[in-house]
Formats: sequence, structure tokens, C-alpha cells
Amino acid sequence: MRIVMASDHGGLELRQMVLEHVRERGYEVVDLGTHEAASVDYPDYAVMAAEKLRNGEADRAVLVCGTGLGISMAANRHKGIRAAVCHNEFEARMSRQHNDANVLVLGGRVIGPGLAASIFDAWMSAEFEGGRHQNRVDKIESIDG
Ligand SMILES: O=C(CO)[C@H](O)[C@H](O)COP(=O)(O)O
Repeated sequence: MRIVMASDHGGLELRQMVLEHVRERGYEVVDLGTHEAASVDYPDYAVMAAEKLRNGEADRAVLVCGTGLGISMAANRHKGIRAAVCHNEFEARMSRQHNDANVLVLGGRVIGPGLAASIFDAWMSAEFEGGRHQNRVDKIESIDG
């Protein structure tokens, strides 16, 4: 499985730490940066990552900004993208089981690397349950506001 990762400057440090963990777990990573501490705009990174997912160059994404909020808002503007900001393993598991989230979003100024790694593991090991949840995800996908 190929995972695309991206962050703004607010998520740079956490992204770099989580990236190591993701590689240690054996996943192939497409790292879109940012690579420097200079201020950048998180929507640009959400768009780049969403494009990789939508064109099949990656299977899942992990996005990080300072809070996780802005980059998830930007990612969720794309059809087929279901980005979930997760602060704990429960949210991570549920975002897969019920919401079929294909983007995990973390807040670099909110959580530390140990928790972020556990959240990633929980997210990757949980499967979408389908059934009644598929119907709801289909309704999300049909929203054209
Ligand atoms: O969390 C974020 C968006 O939700 C950004 O990382 C944050 O807004 C960047 O702030 P600053 O430009 O003050 O470093």
C-alpha cells in the first residue's frame, strides 16, 4: 500500500516523525513536503495529496497541519476524499469502520509523536464495515453543494 504524506510548516515536525514510523511499518511513502520550516499554505498541500489519491498514485493519505483542521477542510472539498482529524485511537478506528476515511489528519501542535504513531496503527488496522455505513458514505459522496 502506498501512502502519500503532506503537511504545512505547522505539521512539519510531526509529519517527519510519523513518516519514519510509516516506513518502519513497511508502507511505501510518497512525501510531498513541506521540507522546510518556512511558512506555507496548507490548502496547497491538501490539493496535491488529494490529486495523488484521486489519480491512483496513492491508496491513502496522512496530512498534518498545526491543528489538523484547515488541511482537513481543504482535503474534504475533493470528491472521493474522506479526511478525518483524529486525536485518539478510537476516533481513528471509527473513521475507518464507519466513515471509510481514506485520509488521516493529525494536528502537529496538538498531539505528540507517540500518540500519532498509535493513531496511525489503529487507523491502518481497522477495516470499513460497509452495510448501513456504506449507504451513509454513498450519501456523503452524492452531496454536490
Ligand atoms: O493549523 C493550521 C490550519 O488549520 C495551520 O498550520 C496554522 O493555521 C498555521 O499558522 P501559522 O501561519 O500562524 O504558523
